[in-house]
Amino acid sequence: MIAFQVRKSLEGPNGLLNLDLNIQIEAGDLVTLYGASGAGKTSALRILAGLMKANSGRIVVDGSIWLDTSNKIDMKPQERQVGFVFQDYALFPHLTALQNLEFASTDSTNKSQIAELVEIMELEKIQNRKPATLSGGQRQRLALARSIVQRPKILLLDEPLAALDITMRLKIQTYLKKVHERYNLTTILVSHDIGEIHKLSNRVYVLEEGKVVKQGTPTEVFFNQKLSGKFKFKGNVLKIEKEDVVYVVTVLIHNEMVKVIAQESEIKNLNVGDVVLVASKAFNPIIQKIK
Ligand SMILES: Nc1ncnc2c1ncn2[C@@H]1O[C@H](COP(=O)(O)OP(=O)(O)OP(=O)(O)O)[C@@H](O)[C@H]1O
Repeated sequence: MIAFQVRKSLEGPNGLLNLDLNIQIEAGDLVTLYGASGAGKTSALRILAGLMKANSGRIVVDGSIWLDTSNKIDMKPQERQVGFVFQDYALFPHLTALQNLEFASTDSTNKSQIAELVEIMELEKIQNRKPATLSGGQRQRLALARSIVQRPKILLLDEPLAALDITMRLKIQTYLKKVHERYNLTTILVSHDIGEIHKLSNRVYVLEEGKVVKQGTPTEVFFNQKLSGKFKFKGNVLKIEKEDVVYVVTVLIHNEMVKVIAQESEIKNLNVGDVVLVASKAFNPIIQKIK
C-alpha cells in the first residue's frame, strides 16, 4: 500500500498553486490522475519518485518510509523502487534501443522478458538504433519497455501513450494491463484519455488546482457528466467501429470527418445517420445523441 500525503507550493498557471494531496493506493491497484493541464499531476509523480522535493509530507510504501519531512527522512530517488515514463522519455543517448533495455534490466533472467517486450512494442527493427534516430512514438514505446524491465514496485506513467496512433495505443494498453497484473505492480497513470482510463484503471483521482476534487471508479467519475466545454459541434454519424474494448465513432462535421472514442454505454442507442453533439470534456471529445 502507498500512503501519499504531501504539500508543495508550485507556480501555477494563475499564480501560486498549493499542491495538497492525501491519497491511499492499495498494492496492485492501477490508478489514474486526471485533470486539466497545470493541475499538478506530473508534480505528484515527481514527488513520489523523489525527483521533486515536497514542502512537507509523508510517503510510506509497503511499510517503508520514503519521505517523512517531520523526521527529516527523504529516501534518494535511486533507492525508491520506481519505474517511470515521463513525457521526456529520459533514454540513454549513447546506447542503442536494445542496450537501453539491457542496461535497465535487474538480472540476467530478464533476457526473455526483454525479447518479449521488443516484440510486443514492435521494436525489432529499431533495436540497434540510438534514441536520437527514433521517432517520438518509437522513443515512447522504448521508454515504456525500459520502465517495465526495471521490475519496479511502483510504475509511474505520465501520458505514456499520448504520441501513439490508436492501433498501437490500444495494443500497448492491453499489454500494459497484462504486465501490471503479471508482475503485481502498483501503477499510477496520468491520462486524459477516458477510454484508456476505463480500460486500465480501477480508480480515478480528479485533480483541480492541486487538490483531489473527485474520486471513484472510472464509471463513478465519468458517468453522467454534464456536457460542457470549449467546443460543441453538431454532426452526423458515419460509422461505428469496435476497437478492442472501446468504440470509434466517425462523425461528419461540416466537411470534416472526426473520430471520437466512445464507451459501449455511449453507443448503445447510436446508429449510423444519427445527429449527434460532439463536445469537449477536459481534453476529450465526447459524443451525445440529439435525434
Ligand atoms: N519545480 C517547480 N517549481 C514551481 N512550480 C513548478 C515546478 N514544476 C512545475 N511547476 C508548475 O506547477 C504547475 C503544475 O505542473 P504539473 O506539471 O504538475 O501539471 P500537470 O497537471 O501535470 O499538467 P500537464 O497535464 O500539462 O502535464 C504548473 O503551473 C507548473 O508550471
